[in-house]
Amino acid sequence: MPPAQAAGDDHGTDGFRLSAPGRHLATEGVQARLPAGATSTLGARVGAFFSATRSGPDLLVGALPFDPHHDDALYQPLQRSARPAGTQPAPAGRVIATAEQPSADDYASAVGRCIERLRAAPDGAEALRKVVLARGLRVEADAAIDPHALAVRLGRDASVTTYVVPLPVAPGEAPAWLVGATPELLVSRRGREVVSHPLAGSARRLGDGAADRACTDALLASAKDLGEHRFVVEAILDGLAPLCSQLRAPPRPSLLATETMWHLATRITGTLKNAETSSATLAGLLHPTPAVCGTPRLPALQAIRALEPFDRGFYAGAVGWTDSSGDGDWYVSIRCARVQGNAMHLFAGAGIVADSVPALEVEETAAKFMALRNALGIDDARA
Ligand SMILES: C=C(O[C@@H]1C=C(C(=O)O)C=C[C@H]1O)C(=O)O
Repeated sequence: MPPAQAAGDDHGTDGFRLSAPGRHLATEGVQARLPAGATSTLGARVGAFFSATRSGPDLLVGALPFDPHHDDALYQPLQRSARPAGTQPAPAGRVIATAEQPSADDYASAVGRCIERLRAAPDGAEALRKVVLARGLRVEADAAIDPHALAVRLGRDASVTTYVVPLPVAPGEAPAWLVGATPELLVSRRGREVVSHPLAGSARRLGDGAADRACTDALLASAKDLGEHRFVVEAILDGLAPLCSQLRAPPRPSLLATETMWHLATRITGTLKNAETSSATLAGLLHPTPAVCGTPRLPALQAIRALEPFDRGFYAGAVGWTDSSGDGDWYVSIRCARVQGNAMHLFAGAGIVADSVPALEVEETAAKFMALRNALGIDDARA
């Protein structure tokens, strides 16, 4: 295991924030970086980091990338900081350009090709059952985008956890951040108690009582959405079962509402057999769940690589913190954008199964852009 690196100049150096009503973690600066590695080695690297005697806060913060084979970006901050007081400036100057990547039409055809693959998959445990396909929206402003002001805007929705995480950049590049407002908890650990709150199965929130009731009734009764959801719950239960003496999940999902979306949600709780099992080990084991990747994991990853025309980077990864006791919170990094200078890259994805309909997945991903669009003041083209 290589020693932790000193703070370098190839990362954004400060400004981690993770915030929800009643919970707020903010840090400044970088004391030491966790040697980067693949997601499966996260628990071991975090354990080795904390077993070395070190000064500074008892804390690692940062992000896991979507692709579990790529390097993560975690560090020990210099210090915790207080919640910023008062009002924030606008997050960006004027938005001067937006560009879909891919276009809505190209996304619909990728979904169509994905459905063909799913329908052609043979029966059997290893066959492809679900793939989460994402699309992007590039946004350019006429001034540098302030990630913290954007997060404050996003945090007007009390149902989400907002985050700002400094990301690695190439030497000489401007600092970059992942900024978002996630409704989805990958895993949280306090002592032996573990919670995961996965989502899958979604619809746009319409802001009209009767229409929303019809929409949520349909979501709760949809065999397609319940099936998409079940894959996620089963993967998390399968991952946690060997590590837990007790594991509980309600038999059917319930509804979770953000200001812009409805989701099917299941709150899973467990008690660890071994108090040494850290939140980093749990996050490393569970990520990426079928909520953002698909099932089975490996063929779904291969389908995503073949069908998506961009690298997800830290979108659909996880953001969070852990301390030396192993406690920590890890959220699924969705409803987010990579922010760098005047440019942003927004992402939204949707779970595809054999009976998905491409046009509806275009609509679902359009709806999932809304939280960020609203915060930036960009109209919904319904693209
Ligand atoms: C992939 C995203 O969302 C995920 C996919 C969902 C779905 O397919 O219904 C729901 C919530 C998230 O787990 C995203 O928002 O980009």
